[in-house]
Amino acid sequence: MPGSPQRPGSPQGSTPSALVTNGGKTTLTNRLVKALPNCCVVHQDDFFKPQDQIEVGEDGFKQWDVLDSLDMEAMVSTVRAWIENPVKFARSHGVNVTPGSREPSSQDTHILVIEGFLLYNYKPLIELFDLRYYLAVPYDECKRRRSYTVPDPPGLFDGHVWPMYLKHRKQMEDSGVDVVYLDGLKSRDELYNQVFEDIHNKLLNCS
Ligand SMILES: Nc1ncnc2c1ncn2[C@@H]1O[C@H](COP(=O)(O)OP(=O)(O)O)[C@@H](O)[C@H]1O
Ligand SMILES: O=C(O)c1ccc[n+]([C@@H]2O[C@H](COP(=O)([O-])O)[C@@H](O)[C@H]2O)c1
Repeated sequence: MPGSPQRPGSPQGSTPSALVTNGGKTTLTNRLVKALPNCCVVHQDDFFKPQDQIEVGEDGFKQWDVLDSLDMEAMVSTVRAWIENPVKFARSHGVNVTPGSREPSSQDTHILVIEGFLLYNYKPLIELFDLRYYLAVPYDECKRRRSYTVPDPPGLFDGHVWPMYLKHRKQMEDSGVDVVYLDGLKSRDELYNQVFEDIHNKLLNCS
């Protein structure tokens, strides 16, 4: 399994979970964040630009599934704020650090889970990860699972969402970025156990 280990000498590890829309990223992330020590989370969905700044393509669809629809600079700044001071970041995001009476220390292991559908196509972000996971489900399952409170306009999935997913996946693979592929057809428990164990082995056992 590729993925880069914790940076030598660093008390921290950052760990994304990813990637196809409705693949189970949020479900997996929520479980990891509850289980891992000193763990914060950044959701890429929080960095979508406002509706009126999203371009309409030649295909007539709002172009949500491209990097331009996201404020990636703000996202990277948020991740950098965590890297600079994970204890401060955790406190300002309401995360309990080092349960017990001991004062939190910068030498404790801190983990940031970064969750999103377009994490590995933006170089300034890619470089910040210690471990990279890529959660994928096949076309039929993805289409079946995709349901939002405001439903997609007719044709959006086939006309924009899935083609952009394939395009970005190819771009990522061509760029040679190391990811651990996760089979999103596995059960929620299987996925959680696989990733939790991997993080434990790579980030926690070696600290
Ligand atoms: N391993 C799984 N097996 C089957 N369904 C799942 C699994 N993980 C998540 N789901 C369901 O798929 C849908 C999308 O999950 P979600 O975690 O919101 O995906 P994402 O954050 O990738 O868009 C939800 O209805 C969720 O309950
Ligand atoms: O339709 C919208 O208003 C809208 C606004 C923001 C995001 N989205 C969708 O959100 C998807 C990414 O989020 P996720 O959690 O499903 O991976 C992406 O496929 C977009 O099409 C859709």
